[in-house]
Amino acid sequence: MIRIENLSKTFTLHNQGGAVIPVMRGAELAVARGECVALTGASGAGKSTLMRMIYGNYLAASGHIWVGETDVAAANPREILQLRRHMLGYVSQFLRVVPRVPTLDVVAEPLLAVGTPVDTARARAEELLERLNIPRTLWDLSPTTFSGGEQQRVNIARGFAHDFPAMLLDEPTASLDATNRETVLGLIEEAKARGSAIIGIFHDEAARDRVCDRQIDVTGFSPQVAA
Ligand SMILES: Nc1ncnc2c1ncn2[C@@H]1O[C@H](COP(=O)(O)OP(=O)(O)OP(=O)(O)O)[C@@H](O)[C@H]1O
Repeated sequence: MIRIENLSKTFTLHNQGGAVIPVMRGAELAVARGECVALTGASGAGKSTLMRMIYGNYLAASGHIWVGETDVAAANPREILQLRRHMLGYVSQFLRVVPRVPTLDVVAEPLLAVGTPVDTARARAEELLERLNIPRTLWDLSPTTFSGGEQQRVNIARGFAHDFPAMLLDEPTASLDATNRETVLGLIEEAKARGSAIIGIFHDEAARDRVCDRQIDVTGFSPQVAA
């Protein structure tokens, strides 16, 4: 479902005399349906950079990033938006709050965007908010004023609302209490069982060992190692 072929990345530092920094060379990775792969490697090894490239936030210098039938490395912005709507989910640690939109609508929105009937979308959003212990009294309020932990859980609910065939998870269990962490691990296992191909960054080793089938150390993709 996700296939990375001979992928390279350089950063050009325009504010530092146009210095060109190679950060990745010849990266190869394949993730099948129903499989979860953890990206590992020391801080600065390139885990976040690789995730941002797969999501289409960072341009590749060369190579291919196949998500289903789309090569993200060659896709235009419209194709990337389509891919994000239907195929590729991303759960970051932080909610980008849309002002004045009630929590229930924030969570239901990815389902409405793919044409799910309103009642079905709202029912799924309610189920997720309940499982993630967001009190019912908050559902009609915008999450703007929620605590950090509440916002993180709303973000997770939104990220798991639609059954994406491929998902990127950036520290999905970071700073959650034991009960909510357990719920999130359950959501990841359910997504795998539905056939989602998942790539994640997990500093929580126990969580990584439980839900991931393999680990890939991105240090192996650094230009020094690949050269
Ligand atoms: N926008 C950018 N411009 C220039 N260099 C960048 C940029 N983003 C990342 N880098 C560099 O790319 C390398 C990889 O960074 P990245 O954030 O991907 O590492 P990481 O493995 O995710 O680290 P951490 O575990 O600390 O989050 C680092 O040397 C970093 O300085």
